[in-house]
Formats: sequence, structure tokens, C-alpha cells
Amino acid sequence: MASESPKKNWSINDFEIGKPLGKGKFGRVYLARESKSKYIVALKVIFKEQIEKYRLQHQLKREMAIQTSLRHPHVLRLYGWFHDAERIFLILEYAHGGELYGELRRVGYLSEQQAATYIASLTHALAYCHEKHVIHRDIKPENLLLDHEGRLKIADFGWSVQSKNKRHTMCGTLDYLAPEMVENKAHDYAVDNWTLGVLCYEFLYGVPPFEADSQADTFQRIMKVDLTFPSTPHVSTEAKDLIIQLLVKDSAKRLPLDKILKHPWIIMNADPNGSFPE
Ligand SMILES: Cc1cc(NC(=O)CCC(=O)c2ccc(F)c(C(F)(F)F)c2)ccc1-c1nn(C(C)C)c2ncnc(N)c12
Repeated sequence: MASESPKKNWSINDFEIGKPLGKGKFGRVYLARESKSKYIVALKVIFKEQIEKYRLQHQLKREMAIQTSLRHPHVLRLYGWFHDAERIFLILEYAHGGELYGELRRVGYLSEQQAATYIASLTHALAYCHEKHVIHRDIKPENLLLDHEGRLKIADFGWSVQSKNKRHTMCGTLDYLAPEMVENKAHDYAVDNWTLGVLCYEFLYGVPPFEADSQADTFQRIMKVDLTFPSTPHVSTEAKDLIIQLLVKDSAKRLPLDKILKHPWIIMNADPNGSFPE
């Protein structure tokens, strides 16, 4: 019986490299197949000189430790990694459905059922990450992928931190930043709750709530929580209620993750198969 424990010392010779999937941070990512098991993966190549140039060695090591330790149906798996003289290779779960962003751009906005299913999946995944003291802090449509059944996977933890206490570093694009991050103040898990509100709005309206022509204007709108709902028939009052309870400036007053899963809009609209139970 072959040993069930994952092989530790992978090398490039264990894989057949397929088509390029795109350019990720610090390198390219390829479709690949592990030769013995024929298992399909995404193989990300990161150039060591890039990591050295930005002095990211320690952060990358910490990321790899965080990501290999996370096991959740809605968190994209990092199965392992290996390196050669000039490159680091990440062996990642392959998300056949590609970027959720692409689907959102293609259809314009999502149905309430689809949006609620994705929000429920994200909430389950964030509850799992938070209980492991991980704040993602960079959840945006580009970091959300879909598997072959259209189920959501949070990916690219390029900026998450193992949080024992509050953090101060800036990251991510502006649209999804919570006020306390915009002000570069100490922040904690509740930043992810704010981002859920931003994403819920964007899923339903096709644009993020604080979008503006300039960064300065976006900052202003976030700081004022300048939230307006276009009058469209396809968004229910319950959906707006959830968004309003998440886009709250005082991070302590944002709807907690467990209450999101009990919110009427989620109960009425989320597809239980699309998002895994506790
Ligand atoms: C390309 C890709 C990457 C990832 N994850 C990561 O790369 C983690 C990288 C990381 O944590 C990291 C890297 C450098 C660095 F310096 C640091 C530091 F130090 F700053 F912390 C952190 C997940 C999924 C994909 C992906 N992309 N795509 C296409 C949409 C292109 C896919 N299509 C199908 N399936 C897929 N899996 C994908």
C-alpha cells in the first residue's frame, strides 16, 4: 500500500507542464499534471531574485506555512512547494472555473441566489481562517476563484497575516479597504467583514460601493461610508439590510460572521450545496 502521507521532496521532474494559466504575482502560473497520479494542479513559478529584491523571503515562508496549514472547501489548497537554483514552485489546487471576476464582468451582476451563495461560502471560509488567527485582508474578486462545480475558492493569500494582535500594514486595492485600513490605523479581523459588505454590493450591482474617479475620492467615500443604492428592482430590501450592517465605520459594530449566516437574505437565497456547512 503506497504511503498515504504526502511526498515531501517534490521536483519539477514530477510534473508535466501544460498551458500557461496567466501571470500571477512575482511569476507565471501553469496548468500541470503530477506524472504518477495524473493529478491536475496549478504550478506557480516565483523567481527567487524577485523575492530577494523585495526582501520577501520571510513573508513568503510564513505564507507557505499559513497556506499549507489551511484546509477548507472554500480556501484554495497549497499542496506543497519546492525550489531549484533560481525559482520557487508552488503546487496549488487547480480552480477549473477560473476567476469569479471574469464571471461577474461577463454577466454584469449576479442573481441574489448566486450572490448570497458566494457570500455564505466566503463567510464560512473567513470564520475558519479567523479561528486559525488568519486575517486575509485582501479579499477582492480577483482573488476569488471557482472550481469545476462553480464553488468559490479564496486564493492568493499574498498579504494575509497570522494575526495574534492588530496589524498596521497597508495592502490590497482601494475599493475593498475598510476605513481603519484607509487611515492606516490598527485593524483586526473585522476588516474582512467590511470587505464582505463591499463584495456583496459589487456582486449585486456590478460595481463596488465606493467607486470614484480618483483614489482620493474613493478614500473620501470610504471614510464617510458614502453608501447609495441604485434603484434597481432586482435587489431586495433584505440584501441592502445585510450590506448596511456590514459597511459600518465602527469595526466593532459590523455584523459578525456567525450572524451573517443567520441573516434572512442569506437564509432565503444561499444555495446550501454551493456553500459547505460548518
Ligand atoms: C496563480 C495563482 C496563485 C495562487 N496563490 C499564490 O500565488 C500564493 C502566492 C503567495 O502567497 C505569495 C507569493 C509571493 C510572495 F512574495 C508572497 C509574499 F511573500 F508576499 F507573502 C506570497 C492561487 C491561485 C492562482 C491561480 N491563478 N489562476 C489564474 C486566474 C491565473 C488560476 N487558475 C486556476 N487555478 C489556480 N490555482 C489559479
